[in-house]
Amino acid sequence: MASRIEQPVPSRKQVNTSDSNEAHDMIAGNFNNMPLLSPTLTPSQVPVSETPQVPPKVPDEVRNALPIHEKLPEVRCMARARIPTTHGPEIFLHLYENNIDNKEHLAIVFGEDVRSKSLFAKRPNDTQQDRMTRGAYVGKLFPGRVDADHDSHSKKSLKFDSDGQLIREPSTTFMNNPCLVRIHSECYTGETAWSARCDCGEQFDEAGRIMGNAGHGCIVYLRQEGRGIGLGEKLKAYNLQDLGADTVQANLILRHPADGRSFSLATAILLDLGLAEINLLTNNPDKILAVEGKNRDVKVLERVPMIPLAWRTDNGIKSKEIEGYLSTKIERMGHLLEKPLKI
Ligand SMILES: Nc1nc2c(ncn2[C@@H]2O[C@H](COP(=O)(O)OP(=O)(O)OP(=O)(O)O)[C@@H](O)[C@H]2O)c(=O)[nH]1
Repeated sequence: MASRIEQPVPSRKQVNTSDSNEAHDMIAGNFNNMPLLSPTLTPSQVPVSETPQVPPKVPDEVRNALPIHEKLPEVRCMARARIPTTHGPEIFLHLYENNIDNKEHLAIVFGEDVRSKSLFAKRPNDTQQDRMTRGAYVGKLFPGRVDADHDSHSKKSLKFDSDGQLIREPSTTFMNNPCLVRIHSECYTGETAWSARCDCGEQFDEAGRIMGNAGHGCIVYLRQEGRGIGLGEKLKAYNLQDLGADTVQANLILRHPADGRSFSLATAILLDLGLAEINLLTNNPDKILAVEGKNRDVKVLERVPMIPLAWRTDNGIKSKEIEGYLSTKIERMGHLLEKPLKI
């Protein structure tokens, strides 16, 4: 992997738009001289005990545009493996490394014929065994298989150019449709700790269900917990929410942007997988712009709305907290969702 790219240290103005700056300053005083590493790593320098019990009013429009980088990060798929799932469809889990952070970002791929350029490219001294072990094989593995590039059971073969780069065959899986994609940010509380404060777990399951039914799709799973602020800060934000703040206010009180995420890694991962035209499952308009990037390297042809289950079925999450969470997404973050009159 290439050496890590030096990240420019953003100025405070670059990181937070003026609206959220004003909100910070209103709440926490003037912090213009505070060193800032990155939106996601900004430590809270205001102890929670010093924040007001009742959150002060912050401007209604506090959306900070998600960063769109000039240059995409470098990504490399390190390993891929088939996973049979408890829900039925098999998935191929791809693990990525990159040159901007040390996190293990993932791509969960439905369908066997989506291939990572970086994983499948021939490497110096690569053996067929090496290729099978890291997951750069066609078809399916079975005991006794010796050739990664040819599957004697399915009769599928891989082709390479003279530089050892994979030649992609037109996909049969998508049947001429763009691939269904969800770009999902990690939510330990919603996906693992059964939280009814947000719909992250439900959205993740729903994306898997839709892709399983369609027979194709890709969930890019980014390790940017709590909209980029990390789990510890998110737990503090929860306490502030219990004290009366909404999700945006809580982030601002903790001196984080309303949304500290970046989607350039998702763009780079999608390109590595050859998914340049996608139908994106999201309600978040900023995410569409961010994943398309400056040069529209990835094109979102269609947006597939993610309507909360409780709004359209008898199932789904029902809690006072989730109502507030979804209202804030609609009213403060511009999400493309229309609340039903009666839930
Ligand atoms: N700071 C903070 N983050 C939260 C809270 N609840 C959920 N999250 C995080 O919000 C993120 C959810 O992002 P996504 O569901 O991928 O995307 P989205 O921007 O909500 O848009 P959709 O694509 O429409 O779902 C995850 O990183 C969660 O950890 C909260 O109360 N505070």
